[in-house]
Amino acid sequence: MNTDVGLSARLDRISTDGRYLIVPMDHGITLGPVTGLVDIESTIDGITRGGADAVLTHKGTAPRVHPNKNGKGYIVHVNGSTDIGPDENDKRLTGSVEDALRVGADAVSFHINVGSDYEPDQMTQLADLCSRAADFSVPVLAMSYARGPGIDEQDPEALAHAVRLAEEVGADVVKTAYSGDAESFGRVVEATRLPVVIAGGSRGTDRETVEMVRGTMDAGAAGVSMGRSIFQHENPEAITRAVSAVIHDDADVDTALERAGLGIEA
Ligand SMILES: CC(=O)[C@@H](O)[C@H](O)C[C@H](N)C(=O)O
Ligand SMILES: O=CC(=O)COP(=O)(O)O
Repeated sequence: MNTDVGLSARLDRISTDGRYLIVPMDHGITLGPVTGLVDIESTIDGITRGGADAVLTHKGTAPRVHPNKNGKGYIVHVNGSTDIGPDENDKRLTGSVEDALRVGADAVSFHINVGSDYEPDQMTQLADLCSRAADFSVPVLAMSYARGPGIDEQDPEALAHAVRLAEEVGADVVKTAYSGDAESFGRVVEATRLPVVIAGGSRGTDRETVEMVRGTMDAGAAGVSMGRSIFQHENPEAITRAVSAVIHDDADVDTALERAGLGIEA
């Protein structure tokens, strides 16, 4: 049992009954002001009305988050890189636990590319972040990807290694890529006692998005930290509603799409 009341209270602010529907919008550093992030205010309003438990941004956008998040949770991401810089895998620190607390966050998150040239530095930084966050009972979401030369980013064994690393250094929740099917992702989930959530990757059809979420939950995962599939949707509130139906109400794919008013043929 978790006896850290502060940690439990903050985890409850970014989840519902242990299930997580987080929408990360840290891509403004990675990709720039892409669709859905220019008017981030209305995107955040829509996805939090649609059932997101928490949104995630870098600290600088905090003033645009709070007035629009409808009382939901807030996570501050503390490292980044751009897709036009020398190496996107080389994420550098952009903030601290103290920065996150100053701007009203309930949790912090950090991206590590396990298998990249930058893994040693990122692992040390993540371990230090976990120690500092523990001083304040602040949860750490580790975005632990298998990325680097010669690495298959969806290989279940590599993903299992990545999620286990996150537990070993002290994270509270771990996000990784989906391996593509529920059976293989079950092996990733079994590799750690942490709640596991998936990234969505680049946007697919509505059905592909919801099927991925269904497979993730069938594998025993705790939810999603899904960005582009949600915030680049023409109706972020509707797609969030569909994803929420699977995560929070255990809906099947057709029911989730219908309940959200999205075509089941999509
Ligand atoms: C844009 C991507 O490929 C994403 O998977 C990012 O790497 C996710 C990440 N947190 C980021 O935006 O840096
Ligand atoms: O921070 C980024 C993520 O957590 C994943 O974003 P995606 O757009 O769903 O891959």
